[in-house]
Parts: sequence; C-alpha cells; structure tokens
Amino acid sequence: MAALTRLSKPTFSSSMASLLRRSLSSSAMASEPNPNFQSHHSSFSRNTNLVRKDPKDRNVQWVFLGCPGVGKGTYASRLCKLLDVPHIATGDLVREELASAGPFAQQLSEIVNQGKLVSDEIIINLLSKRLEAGDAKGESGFILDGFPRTINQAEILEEVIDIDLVVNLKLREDVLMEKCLGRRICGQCGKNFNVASINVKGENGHPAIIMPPLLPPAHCMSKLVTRSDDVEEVVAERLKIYNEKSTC
Ligand SMILES: Nc1ncnc2c1ncn2[C@@H]1O[C@H](COP(=O)(O)OP(=O)(O)O)[C@@H](O)[C@H]1O
Repeated sequence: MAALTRLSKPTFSSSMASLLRRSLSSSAMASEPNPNFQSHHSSFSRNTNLVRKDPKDRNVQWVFLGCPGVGKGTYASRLCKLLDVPHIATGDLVREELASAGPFAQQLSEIVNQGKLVSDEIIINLLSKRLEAGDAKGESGFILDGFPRTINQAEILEEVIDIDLVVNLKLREDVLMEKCLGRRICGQCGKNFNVASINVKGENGHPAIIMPPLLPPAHCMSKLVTRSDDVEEVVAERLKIYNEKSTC
C-alpha cells in the first residue's frame, strides 16, 4: 500500500521553527496576505537563531503524505509511540486553533468546512508555534502528518529541515471515501476510530483490500463525534483538491 521515498539529506540541521519562519518570510507565498498573519510575522523575524544538530544527536524526522482517509494519522501515531517522537499533524493543529478560538479560528472554520486548504502562511505559522513549543520541552525528532501539502510547503520544508524519510500512502478513491465517512473521534480523549468495514475483492491484478473497523473501547463509544468535514460533499472536495495540489 505504501510507496517509500528516501529524500536526500541536506548537510545542515537547524532550529526548525525559526527556519520555517525565515523561509516563509522570504518565500513568494501563493496566497493572499492575511492581516492576522502580519502581527505574527513581525515577531517571527526576531527569532532567527540557527542551531546545528548532528543527525546522530536527534531522533527521526519523517514525513507522512497521502490522501484524506488513507491512514496517515493511524500509522504515524503508532510509529511515534514506538520511536518516542511527537506526532505532529497539521490537521490537528488547525482543529486546535479552531477549538481555542485563536486568531485564525473564524477564517479557518469556513475553509475547513468547505474542504479547502488553509493558506501556507497560516499553516506554517501554526507549525512553527508547535515546533517551538516542542523545542522548549526538549522534544527531539517528529513524524509530520499532512504537511507538506503544496509544492510551496514542500520547498520550504526541504530548504529548512533535514527530512530522513517520506512515506507516501496510497489507497483507491472509493475506499478513501468510505474510510473518511466512517471516521469517528472520541469527544473526550480525542482518539481516532473508524466504524467502516472495508472488504474489496481483488481484481485486474490488484490485491483485495480488507480493513476491519477500528472500534473504540466501551468508555469512548457514547462520546463519538464525526468531524464536520467528514461528510460526503466535503470529502469529495478534499480528494479533488488533494489530486490537484498535492500530487505531481
Ligand atoms: N498542510 C496543510 N496545508 C493546508 N491546509 C491544511 C494542511 N494540513 C491540514 N490542513 C487543513 O486542515 C484540514 C484537515 O486536515 P487533516 O486532518 O490532515 O485532514 P485529512 O483527513 O483530509 O488528511 C484540511 O482539509 C485543510 O483544510
């Protein structure tokens, strides 16, 4: 199911958050300038310290790519536990910003509920803040899930961070839709589950796909919620946008 790509390693390592910020400020961003972003942007330029880190002295820095519903989050979170690195999902950062009614919340709610991509400016801003908070706690390494999603984001990432491995997960589109529609989150513990039972016969040389549901424990069962963007119309739009913007 997964295609693995090993990226070449740049020769430097650095403070990822400040580099993302620097790179963002010098990059020609595809999206319109955002008035909220400007105030964050000026604070970014103050933090430009580079910290060199030998790859031997840090944990893995991996990226998981793939369409909505492909299972990036499930596999990334399992591997993160095994490798003892943080699982950083940009979709989660967006949902946290929405839930906390942060400065971008109103704008984000509209974009996410239409299945569109958040601007590179906002997503990099949220990611920089998350990386900085991790740095402060002494985190080392990560698995990034859902970032990069545009060529611009990929170029910025490649410029500023050593990426050891990119995992690109693939699955046929009818199964992706079924998996998105079956996705549930426990409103209390925040864990992801899936009630879809996938059983697709193998045909034309393609293998069968059998994916039993990922059911929650009894104490989560009554607290399950469906993401507002996991409805058929919005999933279809997200899949369309993924094919347009995130594949070459
Ligand atoms: N790297 C990104 N660039 C732009 N928008 C993003 C990015 N990551 C997440 N988002 C926004 O957050 C929403 C939810 O993302 P995510 O949880 O990764 O969903 P999915 O299941 O579609 O992969 C996306 O539809 C998009 O609006």
